Amino acid sequence: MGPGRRMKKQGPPATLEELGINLKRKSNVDGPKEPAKRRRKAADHGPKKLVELDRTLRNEQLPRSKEGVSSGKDKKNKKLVNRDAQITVPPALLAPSDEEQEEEDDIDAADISLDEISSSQLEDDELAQADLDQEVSDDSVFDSDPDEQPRRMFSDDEDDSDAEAQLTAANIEGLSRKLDQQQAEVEAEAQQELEDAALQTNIAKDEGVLDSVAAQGLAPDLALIRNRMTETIRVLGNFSELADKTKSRTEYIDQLLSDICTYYGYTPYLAEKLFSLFTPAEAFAFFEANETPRPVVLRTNTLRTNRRSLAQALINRGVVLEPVGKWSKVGLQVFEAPVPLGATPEYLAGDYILQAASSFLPVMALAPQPNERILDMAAAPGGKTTYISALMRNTGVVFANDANKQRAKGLIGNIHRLHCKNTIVCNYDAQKAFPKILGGFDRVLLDAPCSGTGVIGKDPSVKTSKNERDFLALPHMQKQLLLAAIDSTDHSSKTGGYIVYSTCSVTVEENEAVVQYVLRKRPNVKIVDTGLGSFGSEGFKSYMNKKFDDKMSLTRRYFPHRENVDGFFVCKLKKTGPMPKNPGHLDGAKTADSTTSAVNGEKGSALGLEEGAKPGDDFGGFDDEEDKHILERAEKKWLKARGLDPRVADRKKAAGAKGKEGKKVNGGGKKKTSGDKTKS
Ligand SMILES: C[S@@+](CC[C@H](N)C(=O)[O-])C[C@H]1O[C@@H](n2cnc3c(N)ncnc32)[C@H](O)[C@@H]1O
Repeated sequence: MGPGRRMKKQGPPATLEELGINLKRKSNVDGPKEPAKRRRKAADHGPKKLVELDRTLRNEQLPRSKEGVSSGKDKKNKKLVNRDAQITVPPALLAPSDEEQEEEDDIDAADISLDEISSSQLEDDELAQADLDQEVSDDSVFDSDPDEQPRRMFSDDEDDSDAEAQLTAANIEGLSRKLDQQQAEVEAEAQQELEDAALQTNIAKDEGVLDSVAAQGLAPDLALIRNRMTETIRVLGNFSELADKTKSRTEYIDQLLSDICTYYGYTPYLAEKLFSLFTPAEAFAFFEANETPRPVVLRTNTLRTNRRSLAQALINRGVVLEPVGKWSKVGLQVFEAPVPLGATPEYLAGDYILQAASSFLPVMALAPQPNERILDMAAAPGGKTTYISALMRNTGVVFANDANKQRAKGLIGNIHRLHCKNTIVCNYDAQKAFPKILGGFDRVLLDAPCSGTGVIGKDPSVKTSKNERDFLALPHMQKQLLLAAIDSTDHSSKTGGYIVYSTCSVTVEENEAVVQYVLRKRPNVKIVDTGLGSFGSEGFKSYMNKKFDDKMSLTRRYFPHRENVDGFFVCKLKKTGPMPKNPGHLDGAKTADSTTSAVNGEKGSALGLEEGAKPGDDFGGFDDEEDKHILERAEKKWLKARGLDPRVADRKKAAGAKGKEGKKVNGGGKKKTSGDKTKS
């Protein structure tokens, strides 16, 4: 993170109003609309932090700030309060919380069951449900409950340390200065946008302009498209009253999808897939959130240090940071860093790792215990492996596997840097290797390879690179890997018997549908609570007329626009009994590639098709013939998109197959001869 770049606090995102959608008023007809960007920017930066400080000091609940940019009077008050904060509330005087006291006690922490921590503490902390319920985040270090003393930022046994007080105050000062600067920038930008807005026409005129622009083949005016999107969403929110009677709902949705593709740059296929997960208004918020990366977060390596000491060291280097939220005891969110965070002495010494906040969650759900035997099936570059190792206090053993040799090297690097000594790195295709080579694990983490639709903010290439083929091939592989994970788990483990499945994708095909599939294949597993409390949303219990297991609500989904973290899915399974006689994935693994064998039409046990499972059920079984056609079609499209002639590829394939056949025939001929001889 470079100087001058500020990140939004981890917590609930801007409201739809802040995103420029008002379901009640038709603002762009009644008068010039306040530019959405202005509201968003303002919501991203200043007011929230100021509100938190204000609440801490006055020990009272503020009214919600509807507008991102508050009135001048408000701003003045907030700034005053902000400055007062530095004077009147020396952080060293604030009382330590029990939680953070606990964090510092490493040995005790190791003794505590993480299941207990996650289920009781996280819930006690009221996690993000409270965050989601109120616009004012209460996970701030400067926040306090009305009945409680204000809390310190990094509490522990050194309450009276002057040095710490100064450091923390310096941090607040840094934050405050940046907020003032930010506010000034937002105001200037808002002024500019108001001037621009005055030039804008209403939506009816916009449509005419957009049509003529399209007709002339010119680049579309994105501001006008944005206006049309917000207007369409408004209409869809109250269709019976607001819709043009000559237009159907489908027409509105088609228009909106087309605008989303133009405005944000998605392929129609992916735009529709993602759009179908939400209401139109929420889909807009999701696409908006994907336009910016999530906050930079680092995880304290508790094998080396504790969060307070690390924070102090980084504050000394001018880094502005604060704890990521109540749900984590090791995460620090970075607001401002004048030094490269991947090259500080603390980084090189292994005191922390830069890690997306959402990727803490699968490990917290896994809740590894000291002295266990754990498998991390797809481990590179090792963010989760090293967290597992830290939670186990370097006891027991973690097998960190990754099929990609190059990535496995990065994994080894991180393991060394972070001083993990209980880890063995292996480089297998997990579909084939487990449990054949190794099994009987107390816990298995499958952080599966996926389409990455949850991390578009970080990798916008996903918008155009993922096609129909990916959304067939990936779930297929994920199902096989998850079956392997289950079969590698020891159901009779005294401390475990758990499997955690996670992806950084938000599509149902890669998440609930995969879990549903393995539930059918393995009656010896059930979905259990992740222990992540109410942070995140429940997994889908149904989707597009497909019904999933009732317990799917115990799985957790995370979204950039809801929790301000990367999109993620976490499911925890408990293995309740031994492996069934004919585990599907193992038979499939006997062939060179179980996915290929499945696509080539080997049904039955190779696919692990359960009796009664209907082939062609996207959310449980496979229809290999259909898959084959779809894969072929998608491949042709893919080749065409790259300017290649699919017919040439077809001819090459046919020639290859002929060659192979020829060899087979020759080889087979020899065998046949000998066979014939024997026969005769
Ligand atoms: C989402 S990434 C894992 C990230 C990792 N868990 C972390 O936290 O740093 C998925 C990984 O799966 C690996 N992978 C893909 N197919 C695999 C397979 N068949 N067996 C094992 N690993 C595989 C990829 O190389 C990739 O590193």
